[in-house]
Amino acid sequence: MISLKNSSLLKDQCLVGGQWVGAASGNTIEVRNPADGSLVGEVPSMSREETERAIKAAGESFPSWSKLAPKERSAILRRWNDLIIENADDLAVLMTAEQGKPLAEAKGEVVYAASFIEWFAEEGKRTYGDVIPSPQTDKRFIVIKQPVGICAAITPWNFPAAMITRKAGPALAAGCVMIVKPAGATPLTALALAELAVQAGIPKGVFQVLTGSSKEIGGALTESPDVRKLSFTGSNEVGRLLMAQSAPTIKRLSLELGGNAPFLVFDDADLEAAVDGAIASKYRNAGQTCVCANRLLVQDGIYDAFANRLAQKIAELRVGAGSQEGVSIGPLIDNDALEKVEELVGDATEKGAKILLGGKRHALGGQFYEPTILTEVTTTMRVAKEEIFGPVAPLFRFKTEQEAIAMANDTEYGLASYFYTKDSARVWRVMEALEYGMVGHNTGLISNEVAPFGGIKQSGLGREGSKYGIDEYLEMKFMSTTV
Ligand SMILES: NC(=O)c1ccc[n+]([C@@H]2O[C@H](COP(=O)([O-])OP(=O)(O)OC[C@H]3O[C@@H](n4cnc5c(N)ncnc54)[C@H](O)[C@@H]3O)[C@@H](O)[C@H]2O)c1
Ligand SMILES: O=C[C@H](O)CS(=O)(=O)O
Repeated sequence: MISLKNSSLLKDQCLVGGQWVGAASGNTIEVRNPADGSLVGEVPSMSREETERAIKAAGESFPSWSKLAPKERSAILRRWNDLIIENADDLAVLMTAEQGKPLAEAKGEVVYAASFIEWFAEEGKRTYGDVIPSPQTDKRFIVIKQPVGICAAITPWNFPAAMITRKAGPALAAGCVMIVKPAGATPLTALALAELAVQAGIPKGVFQVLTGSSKEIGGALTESPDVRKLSFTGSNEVGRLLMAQSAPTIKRLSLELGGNAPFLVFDDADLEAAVDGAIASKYRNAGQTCVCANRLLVQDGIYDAFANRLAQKIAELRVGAGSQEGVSIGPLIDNDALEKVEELVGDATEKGAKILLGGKRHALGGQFYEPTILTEVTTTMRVAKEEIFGPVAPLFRFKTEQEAIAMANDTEYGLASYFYTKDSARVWRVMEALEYGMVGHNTGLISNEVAPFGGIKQSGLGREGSKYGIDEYLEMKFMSTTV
């Protein structure tokens, strides 16, 4: 078991209606460390019954929370932000233990997660409406914005803190209340955030976290007409299912789904910068992020130099348990993820790809996989179409800018994209031609709380973060009055 400085953060119960409770069934779910399979903790295996209790408690808390002055909600959220930062070391230890990412990355995620609370504590004070000049002299037109109401959030395992606060921050700042169902693999970080929410003074029923059966909890949340919004981050398969389940009650939806990010390197790119950007984008969280470079499209003239320099630098990356000093690449989240990566590498090599580096399970065994570079990859291979979600960099060749754009856009996804060039005219042509919600030029890292995060095509609906993110939790009301 792990040891924390603040022992109150290691929870084995869920926060429902302001109470820390177990499952009605008494059943629990084990949380195990992906680095060595050791037991990290146990959480309740909750179901419909507890979810319905949480929806009721949310409904009871919404009137008073939504009627607080925005400045009062802001002060409480600011305290939550401050407590998350004060407890960042413990939260990072907890995250690494249940998710596997290196401790430094986990600490970075905790700070990133807190930034959404800090940002929306301020944005909640600026939910401005409109006064519209009326076409009739005896009428006055105004528009106000009001909170959506009871919101549900279902979140993934790869960013156990940030994917929660990126939803709860704007929701609570807007005056909504939220029920969170975290991923089964990483519930402890979510429950620790709930503990800090209580300590910050977030009233009972305003922020609740339920762990347990995804189908049962998700089913109760999507079927309830009282839940007016669902914000989901996860796979396209589950996103489509939840969208369909939400249709009968016409819920507001935010969907942050999968990606297949192209990473274009033109002949005129700064080679070192492009290699460093590729590593930052591709190998963060062992490649388990939705915005990872999934396809590296490299122009013919720079291809060999880029591939060799990339291999030199990746060979220096250390693989191991995220809790170990100096480790850059932790384990994959589970055995299914490991087998999926193996399948994709096998498919590529069977169809002619070459292994420049890695290409197999790491000698450490377990869920560790070698950082890998595939060359001479073609669009006939599964890695061209599927999200790899592992430390594998497939290198494709292109000759012209037009060919690069066509290859980059040849996917159902449209989340993140990246390109390296020093040609200023090309910057505008490529940025405008890429069919993605987000584009990075001469950088491999774009995510930030002040910028709109989200995708087009089948990568989702809506935006999180930025001045736009709070609109996902507001309803617009028009009033015409006769004077
Ligand atoms: N766009 C983004 O911001 C973003 C961020 C992180 C992850 N992702 C995507 O998420 C995927 C990886 O995360 P994952 O494995 O946790 O995804 P997942 O879809 O398997 O699970 C996401 C969440 O949905 C829950 N869930 C699963 N089946 C459900 C059901 N039938 N009803 C209700 N809830 C259900 C899971 O328990 C988890 O909490 C990747 O595709 C990745 O690209 C996207
Ligand atoms: O998996 C994708 C998340 O959104 C991670 S981040 O926002 O890019 O850090």
